[in-house]
Amino acid sequence: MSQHRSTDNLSNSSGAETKQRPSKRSKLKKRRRNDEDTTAFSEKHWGVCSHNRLSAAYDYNYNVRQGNQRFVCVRTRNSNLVLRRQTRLHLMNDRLDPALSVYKQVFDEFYAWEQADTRTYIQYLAANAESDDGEEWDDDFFKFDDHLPSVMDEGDDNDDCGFLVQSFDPDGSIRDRRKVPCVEIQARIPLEFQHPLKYEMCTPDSKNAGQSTSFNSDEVLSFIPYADDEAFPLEEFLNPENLKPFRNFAWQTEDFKDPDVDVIELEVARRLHYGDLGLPLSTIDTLGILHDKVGVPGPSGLLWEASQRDIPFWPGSALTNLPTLSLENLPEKDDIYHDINISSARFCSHINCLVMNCKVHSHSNLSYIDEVLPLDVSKPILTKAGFKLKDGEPCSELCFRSFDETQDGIMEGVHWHDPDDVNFLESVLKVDADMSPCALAVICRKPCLEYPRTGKKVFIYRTRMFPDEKILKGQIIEERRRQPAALVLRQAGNAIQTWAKHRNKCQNVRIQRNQIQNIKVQPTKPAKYGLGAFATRELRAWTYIGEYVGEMRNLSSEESSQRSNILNKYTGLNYNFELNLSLTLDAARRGNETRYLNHSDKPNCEVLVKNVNDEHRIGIFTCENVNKGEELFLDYGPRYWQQYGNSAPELGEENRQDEEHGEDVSGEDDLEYI
Ligand SMILES: C[S@@+](CC[C@H](N)C(=O)[O-])C[C@H]1O[C@@H](n2cnc3c(N)ncnc32)[C@H](O)[C@@H]1O
Repeated sequence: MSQHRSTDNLSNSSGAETKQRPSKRSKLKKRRRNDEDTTAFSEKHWGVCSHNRLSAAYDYNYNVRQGNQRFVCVRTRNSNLVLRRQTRLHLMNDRLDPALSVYKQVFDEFYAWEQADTRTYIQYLAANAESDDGEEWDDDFFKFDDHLPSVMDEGDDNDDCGFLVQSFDPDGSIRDRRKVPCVEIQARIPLEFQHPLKYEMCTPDSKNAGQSTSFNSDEVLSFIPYADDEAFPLEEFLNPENLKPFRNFAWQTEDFKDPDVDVIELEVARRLHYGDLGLPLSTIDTLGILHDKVGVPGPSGLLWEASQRDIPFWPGSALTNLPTLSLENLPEKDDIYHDINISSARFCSHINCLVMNCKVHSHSNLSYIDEVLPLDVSKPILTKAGFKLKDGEPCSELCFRSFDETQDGIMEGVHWHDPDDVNFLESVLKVDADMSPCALAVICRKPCLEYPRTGKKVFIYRTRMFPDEKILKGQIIEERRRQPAALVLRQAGNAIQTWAKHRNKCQNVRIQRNQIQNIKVQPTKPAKYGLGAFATRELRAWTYIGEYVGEMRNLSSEESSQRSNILNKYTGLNYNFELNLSLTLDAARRGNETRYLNHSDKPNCEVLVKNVNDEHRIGIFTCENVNKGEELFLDYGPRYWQQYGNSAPELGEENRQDEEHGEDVSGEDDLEYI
């Protein structure tokens, strides 16, 4: 296997002029005049720069300030990632330098390990492959040059082997241009190995998804599909007629965050905290050398991000035998308002959808979905008297409703001494400024008015925060903007319960439950067009098979359909299913077993498009009795064959006859769909 394609800047490959963020040129020029030393951006991975040397990176960060500050730049050789943090020299010089050394050490360790690890894996793969006759391969057969130069001479004529890697200054000029050789491995393919269908692969999914970011942006390309196949029409894919070419790879964009950064910085934080320096997490944050805060509680920051993904185990993270840093290292912080906004953003904003992180309604082309706005800060409308009248009689002498302002008490105890208590009360009042003091007392675990001399009375605190004069001056509650879905859903709780009670009677429930039944995927016989779906038992007419799911694409999006058609033509497989006038479901990259139903003009299955909770979804049903082992077919319709440039269908009655009596599909040769 050898790599032939060059991965230089995409706009170069498309012939367009290369340019990156040409703004702030004049400032940069001025700075460059002073900038004698450019070694900070040399081939080394690491550089610590004074602010003069920051010029080349300046354009990446608009918050850069000068003066009594210094900037730290970390640049990886493999991407354009530039991290830098500003720090006040006079405040933390004594801690900054040792902390930076730790960062440098971890950084170097990580990349040394990563390269060695990748190399070992490649060797391992080759070494474990067997030759045709079952013998271990000759060592000579596997060519792997351990002593390849890390950078090839640019004048080297051997264009076929290697990548051209360019990095750019912010004004678009080329800063660095070099060839990096590729590693060539020869591997034999065992004779019995059957080449899979052309790059047949599909991510299993049980529900529709908004289109992945793979090809849906005219700006950015996540990866080059079929990059190792010269037969793939790459130029056409990158620059389809009448469409804009991609500008960049996803990892060349400014907001791309290299996933290695979290891994490195987690280890840096661990060593800074538990190592010799013993820095508290909050101090690490003030040093400003990490990309993300490490000491912030709540669902954000480095530790939280790390808890949401698998962090690879690498030797550096086990070297020092220090305890592991985790979310448990963080102080708890109660902020109800913040928590609601964070979790609401994860709820689908579609009122009928109860799915967290829903992929369907986040589809940007669905115009009926609004952006999820943060909860409005609640405005008070109740005066002190309004409170007292609101919920009936005083419960006791010490009830806030008995409270008389003319007597003692009002002036005392308004100040709470614990700032956490105050913050928490305030965050609750941001959600509901007119919450009854009884409820506040329960939530905040403070008395509403009882124990007058303890000074922790939520009623008094609230009325101090929002004095009557403010409310009487006409602080009228504004019409709420859109509420976060979580709240709307709670309010809609009754409706949901009613729905739940009747759900067994609902016609759409089988689609909602999303079960795939009674089919098995295996090669068709004769194997004319790849895989097909076969009945695993006898099925009566109108048995539900499953829901056809895939990525939703807007039919009017010329961009993505044109690119998608190029891929379909190349693979010879087309998984588009038109859902309605505006959307198509494409199961090419994600889907379930139903994507394998082939076409026949005498089909034994039919589709019913159902409106399920305000969405069109495709249910597949048998339309006649089907024998066990019989292949299941749909009629794709004439538009399918005309529209997507497919060749004419090959299958008609003929193949159905072959399967008429069915056969056992439980044999060992069956392909399981995973
Ligand atoms: C939805 S896929 C069906 C599953 C496909 N056989 C597989 O292995 O993934 C549709 C593709 O299958 C092939 N196909 C299905 N029915 C066919 C037929 N009757 N004649 C020719 N090709 C067919 C075509 O390549 C078509 O683009």
